Amino acid sequence: MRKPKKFDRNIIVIGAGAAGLVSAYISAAVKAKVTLIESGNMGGDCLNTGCVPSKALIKCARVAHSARTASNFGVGLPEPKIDFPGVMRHVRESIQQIEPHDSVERYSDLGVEVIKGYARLVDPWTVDITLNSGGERSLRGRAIILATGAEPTVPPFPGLDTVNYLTSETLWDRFAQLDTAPHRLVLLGGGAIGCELAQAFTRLGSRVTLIERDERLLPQEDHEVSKTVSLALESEGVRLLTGHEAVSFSGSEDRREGILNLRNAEGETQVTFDEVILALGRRARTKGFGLEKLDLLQDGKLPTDAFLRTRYPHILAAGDLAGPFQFTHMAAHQAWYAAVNGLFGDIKKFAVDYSLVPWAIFIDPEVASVGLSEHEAKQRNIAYEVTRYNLDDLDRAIVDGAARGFIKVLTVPGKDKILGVSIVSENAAELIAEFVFAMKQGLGLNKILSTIHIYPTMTEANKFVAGNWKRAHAPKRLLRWLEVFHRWRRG
Ligand SMILES: Cc1cc2nc3c(=O)[nH]c(=O)nc-3n(C[C@H](O)[C@H](O)[C@H](O)COP(=O)(O)OP(=O)(O)OC[C@H]3O[C@@H](n4cnc5c(N)ncnc54)[C@H](O)[C@@H]3O)c2cc1C
Ligand SMILES: NC(=O)c1ccc[n+]([C@@H]2O[C@H](COP(=O)([O-])OP(=O)(O)OC[C@H]3O[C@@H](n4cnc5c(N)ncnc54)[C@H](O)[C@@H]3O)[C@@H](O)[C@H]2O)c1
Repeated sequence: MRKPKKFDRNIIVIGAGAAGLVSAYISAAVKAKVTLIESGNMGGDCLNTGCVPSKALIKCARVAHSARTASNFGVGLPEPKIDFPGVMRHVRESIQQIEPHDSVERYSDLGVEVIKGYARLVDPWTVDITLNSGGERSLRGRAIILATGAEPTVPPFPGLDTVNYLTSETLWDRFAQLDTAPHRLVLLGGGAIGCELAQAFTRLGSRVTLIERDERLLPQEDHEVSKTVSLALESEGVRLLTGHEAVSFSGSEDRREGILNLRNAEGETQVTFDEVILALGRRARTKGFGLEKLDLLQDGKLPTDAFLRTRYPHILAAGDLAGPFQFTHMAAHQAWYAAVNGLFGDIKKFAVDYSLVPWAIFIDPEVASVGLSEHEAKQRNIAYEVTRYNLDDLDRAIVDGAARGFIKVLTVPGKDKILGVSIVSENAAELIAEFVFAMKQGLGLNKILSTIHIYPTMTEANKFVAGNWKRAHAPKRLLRWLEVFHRWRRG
């Protein structure tokens, strides 16, 4: 089909999650005529079934844990009574309070036309929309951004249809019906979702088994991080089965309980559960809206170039659909590139900068990472030095009863240039921001060391790890000379 001569919109955005919302906002801010199409709830995964509900649940679990450990601070409290409907109310109310940030009203005020409906690409420039309110519309866009997100991976395990399995998309509605936290809960997959929910539900009273195929939890993290997380989860009562692969399921006749059959190096084993949550990764949502017909997919995936362009340069993708990182902040980061390249790419285009991608896992203690990890450096044969600081030494961590974890910084040998940072600590996601900023601005550990950090704060840990680096790189000859100099001055 030939490129049309006229278009209804400068840009059409499909999907109002983080990637779509930010793309639409940026397009409107530079005065483009933009339409944003969403078939479900505004805010997508993060607001409705992802970050927001999971972090609200984690907060409730933390409160329960604080009550249980209050005696460490001389405050005797009885075992907390978990009002599970109250927990789920906090989850729901958190979503409701944040909803206005992503609402149709807010985006309309920002100059975005929002259409509630299901979009389909019918040719490279035309999007047909089945309106939620009934009826159809058709729009032609000069550029189109696909921001349709991802969905939980559900492998075809034999017997899966005999159990009422849950995913991050379905668990919130199901658990909103329960009077108590599920009794025997299996979390299948020891990645971000599995670890966060395993700890939260254990704290809320479930007997949790966390199952991971790899030999360690959070296989994408530094080995020491995985080890510390495993110890922390086990110390709270999570039953960990790493090196165990799910094979098949079988459900009881009334579907009230199920059995998960597992395989490990020693043979086969079983776990019985009341509820099972599949947290086995999320795959790009590519089906059912015309990508196949336009031949945009390869092996079911949507290939994009460094500018987020598909095979058709005016059709771009952002967020979980595009990958490779599935984070809300990455969706927002890519959205800028998708919007700018979509609107101005034939004049000037920008390759997405993936050089510095921080992330955090919101367990306790928190895990945060940026840049190169030690195992990655080894795999890629990159020379590095490691400097550590253990949190059990930090005044603020000690008084707060949070004296566990570490900061590990990888630097260029002999230089203070930071290659990567892994933190396991209370508020690790906040602590790492200083390193992300330093790396982005090309500042090394010397600059962090020479910055005043307020006493007593957790952020002093950043300065202390820089101090450890400095001590290890002290100019030894100069110090020997100074020793002689001072002896001479004493007479
Ligand atoms: C349990 C959980 C916890 C998480 N916690 C965090 C966290 O703490 N921090 C973090 O950074 N990330 C977290 N994430 C990941 C984060 O939620 C995603 O990376 C982010 O939401 C991706 O945004 P997106 O815009 O790419 O996709 P989505 O938010 O999935 O948005 C896609 C939207 O497109 C719509 N859509 C799809 N097809 C069509 C169509 N044809 N027509 C119209 N509309 C369509 C969908 O309805 C959806 O609303 C978490 C995820 C989960 C599941
Ligand atoms: N704090 C955050 O930023 C946050 C929180 C939750 C989710 N997320 C995003 O959502 C994405 C999806 O999370 P996720 O936890 O579902 O995926 P994940 O990819 O992080 O983890 C899935 C885990 O399941 C394991 N696995 C796969 N098949 C298995 C099998 N048959 N048996 C046992 N284990 C198996 C994998 O080895 C892997 O460790 C993440 O990649 C992340 O980007 C982010």
